[in-house]
Amino acid sequence: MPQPLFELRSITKQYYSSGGKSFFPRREKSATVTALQDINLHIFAGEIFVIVGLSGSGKSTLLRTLNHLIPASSGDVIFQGRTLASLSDKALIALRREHMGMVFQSFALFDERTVLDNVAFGLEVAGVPREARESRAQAMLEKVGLGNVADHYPHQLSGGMQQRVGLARALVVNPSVLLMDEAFSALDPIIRREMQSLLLMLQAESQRTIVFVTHDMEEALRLGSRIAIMEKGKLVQVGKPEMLINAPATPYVRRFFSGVDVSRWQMAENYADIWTTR
Ligand SMILES: Nc1ncnc2c1ncn2[C@@H]1O[C@H](COP(=O)(O)OP(=O)(O)OP(=O)(O)O)[C@@H](O)[C@H]1O
Repeated sequence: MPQPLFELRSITKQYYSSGGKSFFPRREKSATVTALQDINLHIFAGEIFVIVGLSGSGKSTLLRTLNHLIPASSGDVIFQGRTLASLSDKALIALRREHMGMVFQSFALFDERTVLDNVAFGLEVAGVPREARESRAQAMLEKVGLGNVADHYPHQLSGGMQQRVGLARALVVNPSVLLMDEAFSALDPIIRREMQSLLLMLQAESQRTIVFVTHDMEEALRLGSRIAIMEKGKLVQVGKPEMLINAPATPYVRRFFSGVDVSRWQMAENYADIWTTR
C-alpha cells in the first residue's frame, strides 16, 4: 500500500453563525452548522480524486481543509507527513505556494492584469524574474490553447477561455496538487467537456494529484480515478467509479447515477482499461 499524500483523521468542522443582530446581545443565539463529521480519508499521489454531493453536503469545506484555508474544528489533516494545524502561518503559506494550486468556479482573475500577467502572478509572488516568468506563463498559455491572447484582458475572453487562464495560472508554478472547486460548473456543456478533456490531457502529461469538487456525476465519472460521495457532512462511500455503480452503499449513492449512462463502467472488468481510453 503506497503512502497517502493526504491523510485526514477524524475531521470535523463546525461553523458558528450568530442568530442575527439583537438589541440584547446576550440573548443572541449562536447556531452551529456541522459541515463535516468524522471524515477519515486517504488521497494518493497521482489520482484524480473527485468529491461529489448535493448542495450543502460539505464538499467545498472538505476541499479547503486540504490546504488549511478552512481549519478543521477537530481532527488532523496530514500532507506529506506534516500535520497542517501544527505549521506556522508562514510555513503554511509557503507550503500552499509550493505545492497546491487552486481553481475556482468564479475564475477569480485580476481584471486589470493582462492574461499573461494573470498567469505569471504566482511566479511573481515567488520572486521569479520578469523575463523568466513571462516566458513560463506564455508556454503555459500555449499548453491550454491560449498562446494568442496573452495581451488581452480577462473581460475580452469567453467564460471557457477565462477558465483556461485560471487553470494555466494554477499550473504555471508546477504544483504537485491541484484543488478544483466546481471549476467547470459555470461553463456551458460543450465547453465544459472540452475543459474536462484538457484537464485529462494535462494530467496524462504530468501526473499531479487533483482533488475535484463537483455536483455532476457525469463529470465525476469522466474525471475521477476515485470518487467520494458526501451527504450531510459525511462521507457515504469512497471508491472507483465501477465500484460505486455496481455496489452503491446507500439509495443516496444510487440516486446520483439516475440519468447517467453507466453501461461502460458496469461492463468494465478492468478499470485501468477505461482510465487509459477516456
Ligand atoms: N462560512 C460559513 N458559515 C456558516 N456556515 C457555513 C459556512 N460555509 C459553509 N457553511 C455551511 O456548511 C455546510 C456545508 O457547506 P459547503 O459549502 O461546504 O457545502 P457544498 O457541498 O460545497 O455546497 P455547494 O455545492 O452549495 O457549494 C452548509 O450547510 C453551509 O451552509
